[in-house]
Parts: sequence; C-alpha cells; structure tokens
Amino acid sequence: MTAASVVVHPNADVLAQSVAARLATSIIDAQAARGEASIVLTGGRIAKAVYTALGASPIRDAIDWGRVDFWWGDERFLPSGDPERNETQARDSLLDTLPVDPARVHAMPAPDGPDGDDPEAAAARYAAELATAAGPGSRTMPHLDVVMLGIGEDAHVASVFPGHPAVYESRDVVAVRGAPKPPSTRITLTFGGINTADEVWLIAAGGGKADAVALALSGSGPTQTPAAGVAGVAHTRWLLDRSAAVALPARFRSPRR
Ligand SMILES: O=C1O[C@H](COP(=O)(O)O)[C@@H](O)[C@H](O)[C@H]1O
Repeated sequence: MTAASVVVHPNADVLAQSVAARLATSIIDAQAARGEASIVLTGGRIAKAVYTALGASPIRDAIDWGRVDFWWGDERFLPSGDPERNETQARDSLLDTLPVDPARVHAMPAPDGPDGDDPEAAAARYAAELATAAGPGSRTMPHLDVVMLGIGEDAHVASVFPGHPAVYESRDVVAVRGAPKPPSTRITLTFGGINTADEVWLIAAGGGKADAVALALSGSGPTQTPAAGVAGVAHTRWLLDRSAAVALPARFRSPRR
C-alpha cells in the first residue's frame, strides 16, 4: 500500500472546488495517457457539492466527456430516479449537464431493473459488467483512475459499514442488507474492488467526520473503521476541510492548519 497524503482546505466550499479541479485534471491526464478515463463516483453531501462545482467550472470544457467511464462505489437499492439514489444525485448535479456517452454511465442496478428486488443478483450483475469492462483475462475489475469516497460519521466508506459482512468479503461487489444508515439495502464495491484503483480519494467535510478521519489515520483496523481499509495503488488522498481535520494525528498536521 502507498503512503497517504492529507490536504486540508479552509471550508467545505473550497474543498468542493478543489476536488472538482483535481478530478478534472485527473480525467484530462488519464485521457492524455490512455485515451480515456474511468472514474468511480460516490454519494453524500460533499460529493454533490463537488459535482455541482465541476459542472459550473469552465474546466469542464477541457474534457472529452464521451471518453469517460463513470462507475459507482455504492448505491442505495432504491427505484430508478429516487432522489436518494447516488445515481440520481450525480445525474442531477453533473452528468445530465454533460455530453457523456450513456453507454459509459454504469449505474448500479435498481429494484425496478432486470433482477427486480434481488440485491444479490443486482450486485452480481454489476460485478459482471465490471469484469466485461476489464476485458479478457483473469482481471475482474477494469482500470480505474480514481475512486472517490465520502466517509460516514461511523467511518463507513461506500456502503462498507463497521462490522458488517462486507468488510470480510473477497468478492469485488456485494449486496448489503441491514445497513445502519437508511436505506438498509444497498450495493457496494468492497475493499478488494476499491483498492484496484490508481488513486483513492477520501473526501470529508464537517466536524461530524472528524473522529472517523482521525481513527482511520491512527492505525485503527478496517473491520471497525472501514475508511482505514481503502488505498489506491499509486496514491491515497485524504481531502478534508478544516472541521473534518480537527482531530488529525500530529504527523498529518502542518504548521499552517
Ligand atoms: O450513504 C452514504 O453515505 C456516505 C457519506 O454521506 P455524507 O452525506 O455523510 O457525506 C456516502 O459516501 C455513500 O456513498 C453513501 O451511500
């Protein structure tokens, strides 16, 4: 695993603008290097602010949106179009404003989808879609440039919750039942799926996230602190606002923070 870097921003608005600019640059760099980019989206409040910031930024015009694959790190297993779905949030705040290729927008299945109200079958379908994108060979995950993750107050990432079966999973994608945060049924990438990405970004704003961030960066184990269980192959970035960073371990604090 790579070393983690921590960047602290003055407030949530600046954090969102900064992550949006970083995401745009990462997509531009990936397209320059490989001809395409592959990004894993997340849900939650700071993610919505990032998508809104990117959609409003002139940098968006530097990207060939038709050559970006969008995946999701987790989804709330709710009907298509439900405002609580992470997909709906990303579409409303960003994707619907961009000339994306619909075939490259890989939403996780909904209960009104081909598998009906069967989240295990829906998770298996998503795993198969990822494996197809990975191409021939033994890989089960496609190349992922960036996985973005929010962090819960309980230190969950994607829909991997403390002590839940997903923390022990060897499959890349699983269904989650009985999640402590509504809705109780979800689909999620696991540590194994997430940790194939070049870069993993953990994005947190607000004092409610401070203890979770501090625990994850203090050597707490991933079973009880899932945010401690994710890392990018090339880089792991903690992108925080000042409130989420108040309890950072001393070695991650800079004199200016
Ligand atoms: O339920 C979820 O929560 C987390 C964090 O959301 P936030 O609003 O507290 O920032 C999110 O990252 C995850 O994707 C989502 O499904």
